[in-house]
Amino acid sequence: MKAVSVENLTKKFGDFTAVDGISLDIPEGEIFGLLGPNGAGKTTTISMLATMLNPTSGKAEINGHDINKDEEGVRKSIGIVFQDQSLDEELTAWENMDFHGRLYRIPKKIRLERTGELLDLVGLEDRKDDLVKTYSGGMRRRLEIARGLLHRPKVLFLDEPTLGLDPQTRNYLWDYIEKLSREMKITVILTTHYMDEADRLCGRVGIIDKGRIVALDTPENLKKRTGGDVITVKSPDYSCKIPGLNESWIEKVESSEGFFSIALHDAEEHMSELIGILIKDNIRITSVSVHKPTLEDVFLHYTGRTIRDEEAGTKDHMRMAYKTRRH
Ligand SMILES: Nc1ncnc2c1ncn2[C@@H]1O[C@H](COP(=O)(O)OP(=O)(O)OP(=O)(O)O)[C@@H](O)[C@H]1O
Repeated sequence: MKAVSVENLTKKFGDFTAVDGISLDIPEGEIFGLLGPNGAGKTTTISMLATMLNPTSGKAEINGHDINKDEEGVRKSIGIVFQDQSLDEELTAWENMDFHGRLYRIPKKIRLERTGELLDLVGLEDRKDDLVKTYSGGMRRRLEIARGLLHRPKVLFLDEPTLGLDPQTRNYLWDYIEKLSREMKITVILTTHYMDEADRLCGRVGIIDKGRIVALDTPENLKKRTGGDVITVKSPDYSCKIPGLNESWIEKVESSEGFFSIALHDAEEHMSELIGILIKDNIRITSVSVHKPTLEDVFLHYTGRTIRDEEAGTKDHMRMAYKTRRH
């Protein structure tokens, strides 16, 4: 069954089109990643799907509920963890969960049961009675996710779930997100600036640029489609011709100051044959390295830009500074 179905979804702000006719289907239980440069339209798309923003045109259904006609149905079906924290720092984790459960009018017995289960799922059971202000950034994020799941949503929106967290905490969070998609069959839609995050977590990714989806597939297929592997051979003989490099599996050979770059598919499979050819043609080898295409390469291919860590870093910094000022 489709958890999310989007048809020609469009949002204009005055003359400016922020989201430009997006269509996509997401099956139940998938972790779907929405990637795109700053201002590409990710947050606007999610906000429309979460009924926080009215579309200018187009349709979408979440868990069978139409976002234009059945806001209530949609809201009951979704959990949202957005970038800005909304936890009450002066309450404990348990109290934050309980408050949220009351808002959703979840009966007491079920509320208590689920709160225990979810705090356990995100590894906060033993800290449940501590005030949130004593929590680390990663613990807060985990609590926000647990809280977003309290009313058993079918679809969970995670807007940059690991923004500003250290690598180890990001890894923990990825494990939790995978666990809840696997164990609770929740469909997750996440936006991220971190390509490794999308690669590790997402069944499929949609790359969005200037309000349009420019590529949509599994990370594996996107990488395959973008280009093959590149073997770089460092050699003092880089200016020599290599007559043996005319095999059909070799796509391109280039040489520049100090090394050869050999583009091909399935580098590992052909590595020993390739080295054999180089040796036979008397090419001295200083070192060999293999570059497999990454989602970063895919992103560059489709958007003409890189999502550099600095970019995410600057954003982290700005958001963190903003948050600090607000409290
Ligand atoms: N309320 C608004 N009024 C006018 N323009 C808006 C409004 N909200 C968003 N935009 C514009 O729409 C475009 C898409 O913004 P959106 O926040 O969806 O991008 P994003 O992909 O989430 O970017 P980021 O990664 O920086 O969060 C941007 O050019 C933004 O300036």
